[in-house]
Amino acid sequence: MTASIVLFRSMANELIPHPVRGYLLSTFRYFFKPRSQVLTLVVDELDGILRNQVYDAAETYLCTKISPDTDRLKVCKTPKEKKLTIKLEKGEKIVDNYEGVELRWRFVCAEAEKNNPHDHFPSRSEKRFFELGFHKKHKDMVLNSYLPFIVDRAKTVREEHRVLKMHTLSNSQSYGGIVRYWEGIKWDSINLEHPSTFDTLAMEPDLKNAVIEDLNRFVKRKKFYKRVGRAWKRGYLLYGPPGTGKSSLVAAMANHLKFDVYDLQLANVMHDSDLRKLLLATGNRSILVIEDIDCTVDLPDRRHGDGRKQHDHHLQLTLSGLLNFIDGLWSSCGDERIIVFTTNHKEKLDPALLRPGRMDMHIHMSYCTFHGFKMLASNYLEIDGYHQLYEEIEELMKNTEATPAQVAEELMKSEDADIALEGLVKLLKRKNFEAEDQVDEAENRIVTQRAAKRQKIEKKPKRPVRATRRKITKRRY
Ligand SMILES: Nc1ncnc2c1ncn2[C@@H]1O[C@H](COP(=O)(O)OP(=O)(O)OP(=O)(O)O)[C@@H](O)[C@H]1O
Ligand SMILES: [Mg+2]
Repeated sequence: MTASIVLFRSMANELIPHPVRGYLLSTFRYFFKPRSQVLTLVVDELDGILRNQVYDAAETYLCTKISPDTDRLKVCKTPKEKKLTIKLEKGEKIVDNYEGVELRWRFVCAEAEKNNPHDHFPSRSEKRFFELGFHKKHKDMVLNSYLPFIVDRAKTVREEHRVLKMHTLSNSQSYGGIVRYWEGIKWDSINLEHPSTFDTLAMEPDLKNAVIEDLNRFVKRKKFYKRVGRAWKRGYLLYGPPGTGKSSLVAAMANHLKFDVYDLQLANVMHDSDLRKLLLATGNRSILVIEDIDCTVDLPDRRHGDGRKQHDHHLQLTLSGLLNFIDGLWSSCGDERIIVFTTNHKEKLDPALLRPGRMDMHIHMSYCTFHGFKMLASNYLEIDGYHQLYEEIEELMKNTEATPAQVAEELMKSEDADIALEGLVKLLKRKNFEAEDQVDEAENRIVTQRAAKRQKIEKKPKRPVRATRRKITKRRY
């Protein structure tokens, strides 16, 4: 029998052509192989020339699922990143559980096929992909629910690890041989590491909650803005005396939303055309800040703008140009934009800026209240409950205008709560006296002015001529 099989095999090898043999064998195997219950999805790194979003999401997501059984991991960090990035090493496996279903991931690095005409990265020598294995009956759940969940989750993780950027204006030049080209004004970025958050900001709790709710509602309402045909942007006007936390609030907003900040110093921008270019170069999910709008630059407003423009050819920046551009084209070119104007003098602002609908929320940053002080004390001195000086401070604060910046400065002077709070009491008392002195002075001034007026009137010679004239006129009547 063995001899017959060997003879039959060699005859078959001789007589049946190679491709036909392969086909027969695979059909034979197909019918007799035990049926596998496992479906494997292959998630390639690239989709044509574009990156595969599912691959990137899986890479980020799986880093959060590393189990103690994992043997090998890759670690990297670029200078601008705050944290280490952990990635899977070749061949590593991870088991995930989603809604009670077991999902087996494997990271594969295979050698790329050489001379592949469809390969757009010929220098890349390896092909990377994930294999996701699970029971066939869960195919729909994985495609419709699990993979979209991973894409969403990865987005959130990336947002958490994102390094915020602060963009400021710079004049750029480039060299072409010996010649220097003027490229104009453009954005330069550095990492935004402002530690201010809503937790550290001393503000009235109602106002603070209103701002946080407004921001949260804004980022959630993409569909709403689309439905009502409005650009997805929101404007805030922060006003109040210096040192009341306007810039800190902007930083807190950026940290809360994980938005980049663009600090637009209008004094450095000369023309409307430059301004347009700069605004169009801002990214999505960002806050555009224009600080001290009342005094950064003497913007010719609508009332006398055109007249000034004719005289001064250098200054071709107008407030109406800025506002129209922000309301119109700029906001239609991007998503999730926030614009913040800050000012110390709301009353000096151009009415165009204050008209309803232009700035969605006007936020008044006021002097430090007792509530604000308690917050600063708990942050700076870690006083959580009560302190014997609180009553005195509360009383003093009712009549004193101290900014949170001044209070914070006092609280920083000593680590000892008693010493720091005594310093604050002194400051508040001093301010109180100064205020009283000022009131007294003002009152004195008024009294002396009145007295002087009275004296003047008394000293004035009587005017008989006029009197007679009046008499005469009277008589005439
Ligand atoms: N409301 C606040 N809560 C906590 N800290 C504050 C607050 N206001 C001011 N500070 C402290 O004072 C410093 C200065 O505040 P900030 O620069 O935010 O004031 P500002 O209102 O922007 O002033 P300006 O009008 O001069 O620009 C901040 O670094 C912060 O430490
Ligand atoms: Mg400021």
